[in-house]
Amino acid sequence: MIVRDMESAAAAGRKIVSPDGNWDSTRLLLKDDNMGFSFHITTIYEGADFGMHYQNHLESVYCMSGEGEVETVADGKKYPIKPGTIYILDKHDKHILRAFKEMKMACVFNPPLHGKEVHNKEGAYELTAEAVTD
Ligand SMILES: CC(=O)NCC[C@H](N)C(=O)O
Ligand SMILES: [Fe+3]
Repeated sequence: MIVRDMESAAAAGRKIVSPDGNWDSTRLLLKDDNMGFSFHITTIYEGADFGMHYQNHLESVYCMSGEGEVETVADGKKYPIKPGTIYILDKHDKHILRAFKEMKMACVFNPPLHGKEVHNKEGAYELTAEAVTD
């Protein structure tokens, strides 16, 4: 069994701060844990308004705190996000995420991230990336 905590994970280099200033993500469970998915606790900063399009991954995002909305670009539909909301990008949906208040999210990715990924110019994560070492 593996047991980790946010504080030591961040200190061990598992906390990635997005260069675009919108979020940070503590990558608690990654590809090299061989679980078949990765699990991250992500903070979306208040005022963030940015697009993503995970062409290479499936992601589910569960909101634990804060308030915002997610918009699917294909149809312009907006979905409110509050604690208890999960949004599931089952069609690799191109989406825009807005944080009206800072949001804490639990994110699961399949396939699992290696560790250091940040979005490329299409808002996706590459399938190969640098791992984080504990
Ligand atoms: C909620 C979201 O998509 N934020 C971008 C970061 C990503 N979820 C991650 O955990 O790396
Ligand atoms: Fe996302």
